[in-house]
Amino acid sequence: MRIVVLGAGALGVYFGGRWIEAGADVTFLVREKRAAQIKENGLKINSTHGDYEIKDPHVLTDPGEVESADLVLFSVKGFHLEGALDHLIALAAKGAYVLPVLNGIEHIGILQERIGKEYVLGGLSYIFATLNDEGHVEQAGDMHHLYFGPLEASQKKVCKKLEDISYDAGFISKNHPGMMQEIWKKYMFITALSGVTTASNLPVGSIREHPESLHVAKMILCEIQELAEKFGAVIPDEDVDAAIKNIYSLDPKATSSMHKDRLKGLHLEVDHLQGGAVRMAETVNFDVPYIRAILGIIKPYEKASIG
Ligand SMILES: NC(=O)C1=CN([C@@H]2O[C@H](COP(=O)(O)OP(=O)(O)OC[C@H]3O[C@@H](n4cnc5c(N)ncnc54)[C@H](OP(=O)(O)O)[C@@H]3O)[C@@H](O)[C@H]2O)C=CC1
Ligand SMILES: CC(C)(CO)C(=O)C(=O)O
Repeated sequence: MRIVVLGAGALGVYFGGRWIEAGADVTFLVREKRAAQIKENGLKINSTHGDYEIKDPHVLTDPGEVESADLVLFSVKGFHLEGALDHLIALAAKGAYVLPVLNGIEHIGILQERIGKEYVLGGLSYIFATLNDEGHVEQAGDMHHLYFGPLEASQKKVCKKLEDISYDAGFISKNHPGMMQEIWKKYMFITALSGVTTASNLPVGSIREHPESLHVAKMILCEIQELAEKFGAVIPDEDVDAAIKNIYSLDPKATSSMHKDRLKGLHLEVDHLQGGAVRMAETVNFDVPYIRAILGIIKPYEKASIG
């Protein structure tokens, strides 16, 4: 199986690197600046699950140079989706399936519409990872989960192949038959967690200490639960409870990738996550007041380097 990683950031390099470690054929499709950084510094994973240096990573900047690909791990931020679509279309035309691992929900419909439903798999990840100043991955904590699965019956075969390849890779993988439900559950969790941590500029431990702040997170979970139902995805109450337990189980210093991006002065995915929920709610005449409020609080920090 030939894998192309489109978005050689924290997730792309972590999972791409682990596949390479297990012997898979992986190419990183990057932009010029990242290509230069990789040429200068190489690619390393620093991880609680074991460090790994990718020797001579195969790096390309032009999708035209990709001879063939069976799968694209699509791991850009939500605000880079539009800019990467032409590459995805070109790779799908060569027969590649696209496995998006972005947080969020709107991207699934966009990808299906622009690339074709048959090419878009369901995917998500639970991991705490970020790039350091040299462009290497820093992964922390126990979680390093990659979930994938078919959204169309015709995709079962490629998912089985990916399951086999991932079996030997040093992360936890799951070929899940109900990925749309899982993507909604992750969306519910991350919309709440990224919302409260980024808006307060505090890690999860500080949120837990303040019932008023935790209440906001819980209300966001409930709003997404209701929103999901309006889009045909039922998130049972037990899954909302599990999300709350998850918030309690995290290391007090842990925080969302969006909050980490705020601390680094990087562009935030707030329009893709909280903004997406508000947009989707509007289409079904539903109100999500807590999410709208959090969106309003984070919005001034959205553009890079505001602090
Ligand atoms: N980090 C985490 O812990 C987690 C993140 N997620 C989600 O996963 C997704 C990816 O996050 P993460 O890996 O942290 O993001 P990063 O910002 O670390 O990486 C994204 C990469 O995409 C690259 N990129 C953007 N546009 C293009 C393009 N057109 N062609 C090639 N490369 C491109 C960027 O490269 P460039 O340097 O050129 O800008 C960057 O290296 C997000 O939706 C995030 O919410 C989910 C779970 C956990
Ligand atoms: C849920 C969490 C915190 C880890 O996967 C995440 O997705 C993120 O920080 O973006």
